Amino acid sequence: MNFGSSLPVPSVQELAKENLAHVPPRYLHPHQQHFLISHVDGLFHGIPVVDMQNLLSEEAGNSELAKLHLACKEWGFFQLINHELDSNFLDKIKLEIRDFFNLAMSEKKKFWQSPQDVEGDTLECYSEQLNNIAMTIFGHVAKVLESKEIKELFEDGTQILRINYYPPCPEPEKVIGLTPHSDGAGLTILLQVNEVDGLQIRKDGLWVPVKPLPNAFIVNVGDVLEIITNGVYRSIEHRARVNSEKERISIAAFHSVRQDGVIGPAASLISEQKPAGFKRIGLAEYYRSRYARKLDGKSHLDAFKIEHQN
Ligand SMILES: O=C(O)CCC(=O)C(=O)O
Ligand SMILES: [Fe+2]
Repeated sequence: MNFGSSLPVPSVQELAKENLAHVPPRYLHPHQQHFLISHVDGLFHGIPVVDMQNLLSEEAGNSELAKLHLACKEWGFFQLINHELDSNFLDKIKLEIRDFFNLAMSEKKKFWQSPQDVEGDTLECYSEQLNNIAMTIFGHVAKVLESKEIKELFEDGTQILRINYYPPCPEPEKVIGLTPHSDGAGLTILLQVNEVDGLQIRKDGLWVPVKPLPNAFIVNVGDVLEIITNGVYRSIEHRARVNSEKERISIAAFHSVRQDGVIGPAASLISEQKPAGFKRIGLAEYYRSRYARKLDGKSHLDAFKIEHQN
């Protein structure tokens, strides 16, 4: 797999090296919502945790499936633990990504000019393994929603890996690392590459910080899964914050339907009581429409909604 041309290495990384005392005006983000965060003692228990071993086991399978269902329905986010990806392998991938960002700018430019594999084997293997995990989750979602169609729709689906780099910032409260958005794909599987937190999700009007357990993946429902489940599962807005001390790196894998697939509510999840809430649209057109818009919360999904009276 070739990541040479798609690794985003924003010049903010170079900017951060200049140790500026203030954020240059073009990066200021004045209208952030500061009505943070629910880590008021006793209230904040974090996002749900799903154990993949349990999900696959005979004895614990059903209760873990119920947890998965609740997490997707009520939170749109969960941490996945015991996912069988070896911690040595995860350490390797984290190291390679960090090494890449530590290269001098001139070295990085070589990757842009003549795309070549950045430790392609490791990333290739990572993306394959994540595909398996995504398919396992889609399989279980299909089971709990009693809709075989869901699993079929994601078979031979598309996957995009994106590496996010957030430099340390002298005035973190004045900027945003990644603006509030929901993800466009069906399912996102995110790995925090260095142990620096920053992801926050919107829950009941508050921004809830996510603190990953060691080697856990953060998994979230994207817009495509909201459409396909006819709104039973909701994609949730999230954002990433930066801090003044340390850079932050994450790698997100976005899993969606086949390239020639059509996205629309699964027939088995449409009924007289719950008519289709979204139009049907081909994946290519869906992404064309998405990329034509600014990243802005969940506004992208509105374009595909069907309003019903009553
Ligand atoms: O870096 C993070 O924690 C979040 C990244 C994210 O939301 C994305 O890549 O869509
Ligand atoms: Fe995201």
